[in-house]
Amino acid sequence: MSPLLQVEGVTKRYGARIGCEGVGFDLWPGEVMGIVGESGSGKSTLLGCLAGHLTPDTGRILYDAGAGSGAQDVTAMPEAARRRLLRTDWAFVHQNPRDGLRMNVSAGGNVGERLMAVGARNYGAIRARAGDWLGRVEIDGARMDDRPSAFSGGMQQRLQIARNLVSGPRLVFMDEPTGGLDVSVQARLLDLLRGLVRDMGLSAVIVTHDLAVVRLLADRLMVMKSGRVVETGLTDQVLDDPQHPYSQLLVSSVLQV
Ligand SMILES: Nc1ncnc2c1ncn2[C@@H]1O[C@H](COP(=O)(O)OP(=O)(O)OP(=O)(O)O)[C@@H](O)[C@H]1O
Repeated sequence: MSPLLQVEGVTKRYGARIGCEGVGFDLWPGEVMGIVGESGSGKSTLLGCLAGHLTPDTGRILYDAGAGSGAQDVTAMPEAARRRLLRTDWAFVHQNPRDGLRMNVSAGGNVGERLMAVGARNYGAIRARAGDWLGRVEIDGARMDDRPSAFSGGMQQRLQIARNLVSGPRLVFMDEPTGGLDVSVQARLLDLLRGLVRDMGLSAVIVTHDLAVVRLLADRLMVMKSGRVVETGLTDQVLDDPQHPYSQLLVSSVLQV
């Protein structure tokens, strides 16, 4: 088995300011990697580089070395190929559902659109599958023709998740997937996400401030500070016995927000 994603020496600067620096790790099929760190530590910059939203200044991001055609370097990929990956093999769950949904398209349309992007053409089958996925994310099928703007924040986030997962991606990027929601809504969403990640055997990279999110979802953890990875390890190990003083501070709740 080879890693699904091989990240080597990824650095991204904004002028003189460091976004992230020298980040490297392997993500294995079926593995969930959590990235934690205080605000400004470089989590979003790194995720943006991994998902092809940002171009790193240096480094390589190799996707799917196990494929017959060999690994593709995401940083060197033509724009059209990267867009295709983002519509098919990859998915990106934004913190704000508005960034990941089409707000003026019905809930069913939001989910169906992703199916069409991977080649589905039969209207009845697309609608049935979309309805099935609304059910999986606990949205009443009767709301299928409603627009997401008529949904609560938690429902919108569940719809965004359905839209992202319906096409059976292999790799999902998530940026604070439970951020901005009520605590009770967060807990339910987290439970739902955990079930889906497990059932689908998804590989994922999850950025969050919230250590409860990584405790539940992530197999491994990377702790970032000032753009660099200061500690990495199995989630329980890092959370229960952090080695780096910064991770100790983070875990000891001083930095938990
Ligand atoms: N578009 C930008 N232009 C200039 N500097 C930026 C830009 N985006 C991020 N930075 C800087 O890069 C560093 C890392 O920011 P980043 O947003 O990646 O951190 P983060 O850990 O995701 O923070 P948060 O949790 O608040 O989203 C910070 O110093 C930030 O000020």
